[in-house]
Amino acid sequence: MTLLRVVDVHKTYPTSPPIHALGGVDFVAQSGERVAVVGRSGSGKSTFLNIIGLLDVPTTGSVHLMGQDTRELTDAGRDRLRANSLGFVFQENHILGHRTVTENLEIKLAISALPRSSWPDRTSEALERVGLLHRRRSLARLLSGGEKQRLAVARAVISRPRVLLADEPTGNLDEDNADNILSLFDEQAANGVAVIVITHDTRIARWADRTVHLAHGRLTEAVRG
Ligand SMILES: Nc1ncnc2c1ncn2[C@@H]1O[C@H](COP(=O)(O)OP(=O)(O)OP(=O)(O)O)[C@@H](O)[C@H]1O
Repeated sequence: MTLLRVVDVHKTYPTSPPIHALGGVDFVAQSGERVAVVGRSGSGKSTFLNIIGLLDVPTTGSVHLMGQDTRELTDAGRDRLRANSLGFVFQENHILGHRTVTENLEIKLAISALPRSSWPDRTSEALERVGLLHRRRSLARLLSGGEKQRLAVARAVISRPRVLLADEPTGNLDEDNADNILSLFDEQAANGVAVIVITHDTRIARWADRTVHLAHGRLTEAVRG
């Protein structure tokens, strides 16, 4: 099942002179697929992620998420679709250190407008999945780097997104902790989530089912040798 479809997306930043960050990108992600997006600095990876994450809009072209042409949505509709269908994991995990582990998850549940009655089960389930249930009352700043990133994964998946977007999710982690994160992504893919990871890490590129390359704003599919 196709979850995400990008059709001939161009993105031009109106600087002087204008910067053509994306120049006609086509991309499809299916349910259960693990995709790595690689490319040099400045090739347009963040621009691509922002557009498929509904954080920015293309100059021309279209993004379809779960069959919905996102051009037809109001800002509020786009926010709702983002909150309910997408999960994000960043290299800088944006965990709120002065809040507890549980509170970090509840903030996401509130944004996703999930009923409060569902919060205890959702948080327990998500923390169990990432091995942090025993730390649920800890202040998040007391977690190790690997634990914080696992909490970031729990926060990304707690609303049960259909597409998980990650930007260098293992960039700050040692190999064992990186493997933990990839295993959590595997579980998501096995449950039908499309997992899209932007990375410089060749290990992630090997882990993925397929790798796409961004160069000069164009996307090409890598052929496996
Ligand atoms: N908001 C913006 N305004 C103007 N130019 C921008 C903006 N964001 C990105 N760019 C430019 O668009 C091009 C693509 O940038 P982008 O950040 O998408 O690349 P990237 O592949 O993510 O790079 P990196 O790996 O270094 O993060 C670059 O030339 C960049 O300078």
